[in-house]
This record gives sequence, structure tokens and C-alpha cells, in this order.
Amino acid sequence: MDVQAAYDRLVESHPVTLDGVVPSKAERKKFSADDQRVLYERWLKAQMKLPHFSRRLPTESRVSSWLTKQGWKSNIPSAATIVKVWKPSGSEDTVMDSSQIRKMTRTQKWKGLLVTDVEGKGKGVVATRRFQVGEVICDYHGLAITATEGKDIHMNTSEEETGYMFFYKDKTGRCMCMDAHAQYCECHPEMQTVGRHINHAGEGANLKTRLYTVDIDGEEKDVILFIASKNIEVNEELSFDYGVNKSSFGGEGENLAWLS
Ligand SMILES: C[S@@+](CC[C@H](N)C(=O)[O-])C[C@H]1O[C@@H](n2cnc3c(N)ncnc32)[C@H](O)[C@@H]1O
Repeated sequence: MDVQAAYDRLVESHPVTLDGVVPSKAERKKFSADDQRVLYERWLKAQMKLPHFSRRLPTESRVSSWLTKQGWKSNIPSAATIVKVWKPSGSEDTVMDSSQIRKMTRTQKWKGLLVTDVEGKGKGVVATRRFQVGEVICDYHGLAITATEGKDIHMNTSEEETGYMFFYKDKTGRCMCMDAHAQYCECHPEMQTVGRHINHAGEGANLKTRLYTVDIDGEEKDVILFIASKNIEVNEELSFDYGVNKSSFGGEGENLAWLS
């Protein structure tokens, strides 16, 4: 029997569930003695695709505490194995359902990112760990205002500050602006949020943006997340396509020396 057929039979008698325990070695051997280890890894990977840790690499300590909560008695996978085989999973549409991502959006304690000086660009953000394609990186944190208000601020603030305004259309098609021109926002007056320091790149960009509308304390709020569009290595600079070119802003883009 080939591995896939053995795996299909294994999951028929031992379905992959959120709280399920990996089938024991003896059980796996009943389906394939030679490939019992592959069956173990496939089952575990399938379990990891279920909503836990779906879009952010979990830390070993987080997985350990999750494992402890399951109350399993035997044949418990190690946290290290789970972290090793982890891959982003699940629909991108439901990313903001994750309590972990909601929490990081609120606290701004995104890990694995360093704001640092980047030659010729001012500050920028580099990865301090590897990110896999599909992982949520952080949000573009700011105050959602109308595009008209955004343009007003744009006209009346210095050029350095106007670079921190992200224009977008909300889910109803209304033109909006995520305004991050102030170094410190009202909700995090003691820290500079990381997303506003991500620089522009055209084709070489390794991030894409996606808009979510979430219910926060009974109020609908727009959240713009950065999601890795490529695998990202340690020390790699993060970038996304600002969607601007030299003809942007009614020709004013022509003055932006850094736009190639
Ligand atoms: C959202 S901020 C990005 C972070 C900014 N570099 C900083 O020091 O905080 C946008 C501004 O960064 C600079 N910038 C962005 N992408 C750049 C690039 N590829 N090359 C040079 N400067 C860039 C421009 O001054 C732009 O107005």
C-alpha cells in the first residue's frame, strides 16, 4: 500500500481532530510498518492546519502550554516537533479570528521584527527570524480616517510625515486613510509601532497587505495586515509595494527621489 493510501485508512479510523492524540506507533504500524514515521508527521501536520496557530509561527512555550491544556496522558508530540513541522494554514479570510493575532494587533508586541537604519531609506524593518509565505507579519497601525481628512493632513504636514499615510478603500468602497503620521499614536503613546517603518519596493516586495474589518468592543474597525508574499530570511528587509509611482499624487510623485 502506498503512503497516501495508508494515511487515508489511518485517518478513517483515527480522524484528525483539534484535541486528538497522534495515533500511537503500534496503531500506525498496522497501516504501514515502513512508513509509520511519515504517517506520524502527516497526521501532526494535518492537526496543525486546524485553527490553532494558523498564521503565526507559535513559540515552543506557547505550544507547550497548549499541549498541557489538552490533558493528554500518552503519546504526546513534543512542542519542538510541532514548531518544526508548522506551516501557515487556513483561509486568509479568517486570519483576524485568531485571538493571538487580535492580541498582537492590540498590544503591538509583534515579534521577529527589528526597526533599524537602512542605507538611503531612513529607517526600515528587518526580519530577525525566518517567516514563511502566508505568515502574518504585523499590521499597519494607525488611525482610520477618511481619505479627504488624510489628504488634508497630507497637504499640511511635512514631507517626512506624509510618507506614513496609507490610502485604501474600506469594505463598502469608501476611500479611507490609515494615518500613522504621528510618531506615537494615542493608543501606544510610549512605543513607535513597527508597521509604519516598512519601506516600499516594487517587484522585489516580500509583503502584501490585506484589509480586515473586525469588531473591537462592539465597534467595527479596519485593520490592515502585512502578510508574507514570499519566504523571508533572517536579516532580510521587509517591503511592500506602496502602489505609488512618479505620476502619483497628480504628478507630485515626480518629486519623490526614492521612487525608481
Ligand atoms: C512609511 S515610511 C517608511 C519608513 C521610513 N523609511 C522611516 O524612516 O521611518 C515611508 C517613507 O520612507 C521612505 N522610503 C520608503 N521606501 C523607500 C525606498 N525604497 N527607498 C528610499 N526611501 C524609501 C520615504 O521617505 C517614504 O516617504
